[in-house]
Amino acid sequence: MSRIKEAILETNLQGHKAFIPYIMAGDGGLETLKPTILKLQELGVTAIEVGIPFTDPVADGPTIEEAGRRALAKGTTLRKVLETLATFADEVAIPLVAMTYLNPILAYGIDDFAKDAYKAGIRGVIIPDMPLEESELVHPSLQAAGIDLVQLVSLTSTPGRIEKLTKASEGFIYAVTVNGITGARSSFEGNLEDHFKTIQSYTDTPVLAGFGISTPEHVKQFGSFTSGVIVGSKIVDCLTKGDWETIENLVKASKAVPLA
Ligand SMILES: O=P(O)(O)OC[C@@H](O)[C@@H](O)c1c[nH]c2ccccc12
Repeated sequence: MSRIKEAILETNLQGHKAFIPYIMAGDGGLETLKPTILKLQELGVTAIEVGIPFTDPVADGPTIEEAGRRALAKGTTLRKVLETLATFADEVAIPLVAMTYLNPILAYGIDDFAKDAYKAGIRGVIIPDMPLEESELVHPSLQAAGIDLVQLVSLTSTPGRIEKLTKASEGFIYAVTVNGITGARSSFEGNLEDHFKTIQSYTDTPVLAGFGISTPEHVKQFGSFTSGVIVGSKIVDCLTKGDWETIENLVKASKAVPLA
């Protein structure tokens, strides 16, 4: 079974919701990557989404975009991120998910990327600017290396499209909670519970909610009808401030959601 799916199901079996924090690799310098990942692991997160900074991050809101700019200014590249991760991969028991746009992967070479990413502890990738129709470009190499290709399902996808994306997604389904870009929000619109339940009805791969989730209440709200949550901008913001207490409270909220 997929290592990521397994980690999420294990978390759920323990009576908790999955919690996946997003971090921007190289923000604060690549030397912060190891202590940050090890500390998050210690807090009991299910997996970690590791962002690769990119010059044209079309899906990213201001917090992630700024973090990416800081990381690029420090000379962070995909190659350096994978090399750094590989130096402490034996200390990381939880799976890592790389969030990268397509260009850095193509520039690296797809096969080499897949092999080096696996050695770095990466067990899944999210490529937000790659449509499902193009995924054969990277899927065979990823599959050969043992890396999941996670699909994003947006609120505006048509029912037929939702079914297709859901069935294609590996590891988990990244179900987006809002129309638009990443970033902390105070509230959400519409009947999301039905939307998420429809997505889950097509598959036994866990559905996780992401985008805008930034408080313990949000974690509980979305956790009540999904297998877990992804929190990005809020985590990036807390890491910049060194505010680990808020991060800990977000993780704790995922362990306080009664299983549906
Ligand atoms: O920042 P938010 O609103 O908490 O959302 C998570 C998000 O940042 C992270 O998963 C992510 C960062 N960049 C992305 C690009 C596309 C999809 C997802 C992402």
